[in-house]
Amino acid sequence: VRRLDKMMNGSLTDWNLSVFTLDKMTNGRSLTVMAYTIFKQRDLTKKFNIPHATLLSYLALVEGHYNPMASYHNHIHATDVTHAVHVILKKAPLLDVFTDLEILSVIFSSIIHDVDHPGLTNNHLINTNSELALMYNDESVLENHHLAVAFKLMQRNQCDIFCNVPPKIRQRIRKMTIDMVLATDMSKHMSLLADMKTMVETKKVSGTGLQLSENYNERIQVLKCLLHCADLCNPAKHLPIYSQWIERVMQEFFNQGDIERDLGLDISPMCDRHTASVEKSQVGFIDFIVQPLWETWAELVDPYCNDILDEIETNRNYFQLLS
Ligand SMILES: CC(=O)CCCOc1nc(Oc2ccc3c(c2)CO[B-]3(O)O)c(Cl)cc1C#N
Ligand SMILES: [Mg+2]
Ligand SMILES: [Zn+2]
Repeated sequence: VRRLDKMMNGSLTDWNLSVFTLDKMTNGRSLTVMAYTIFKQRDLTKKFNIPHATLLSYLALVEGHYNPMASYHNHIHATDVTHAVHVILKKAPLLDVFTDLEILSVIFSSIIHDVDHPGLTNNHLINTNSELALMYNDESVLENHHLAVAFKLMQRNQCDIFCNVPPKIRQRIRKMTIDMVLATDMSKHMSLLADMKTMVETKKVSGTGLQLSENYNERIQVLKCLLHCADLCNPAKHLPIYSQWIERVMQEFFNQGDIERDLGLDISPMCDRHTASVEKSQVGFIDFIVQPLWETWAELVDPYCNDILDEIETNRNYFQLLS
């Protein structure tokens, strides 16, 4: 327990904290421990009058509704993304930018953003006429499901963490959470990146640090990117950690490919265990998605993001050599 205490108080803001170690030390409760600790350290329980027992009940309930059978999209991924959001928010240029309400909303969003993930992609769910695709008319199927489950679980007895928050504020938290989690749908990636680049151009003109106006759309735009960056932070971690995430996501992709092969469907990209090149997939994912996203983030928010950009480049070159 002392080691856990040291980890949670000493290195919670360490970018390369191993959530795998944390999960072992907490007997598979890393999300509850991580989220509760962050709520306490940021004084969110006091600021929003959240009863501790209610917070713990809800966090344990959400953690229990992450899919343990998903090798990547299980509760440890949520722990990882929540931790990443917390660390990114501590970076100097963001320290006084967001309100307590926005901080509460983006941390809450990271906790719930993949809850009850089936370990399959939106396209797969659509192509197999799944119940989820039917429910959500093929539009951001997973992301709509994560949100619906998260808010449904809040109706359970003693699980409404916003029970003491005034209705108008509750509504604003709900709106921001919906906007941010829907923006983790990869089909929105290119438009999100384009909007961020536009913001960079306008901000460059002002030449100051990040100065956000009161405008909701401008503020939520940055919060959506923050969560999206945290969701795609694996390639920005030290190789031993990044490699474990690759192993897990490829297991999930190959499982999906096996189902598609058995159904006689076209096998999704990166999902055919017999032909996929893991190294080439990672080089492509970094070159086309992850590096451009983090590079734009660094331009917009945090010029001191170079250690993250360097890590991504180092990892990319490592897999380039192997591919
Ligand atoms: C080692 C990694 O970096 C794994 C990151 C996930 O691996 C990918 N994810 C991709 O798209 C999503 C990104 C985020 C999410 C999802 C899909 C569904 O839920 B989520 O919010 O976690 C794409 Cl297009 C490629 C890869 C690859 N490799
Ligand atoms: Mg997701
Ligand atoms: Zn995710």
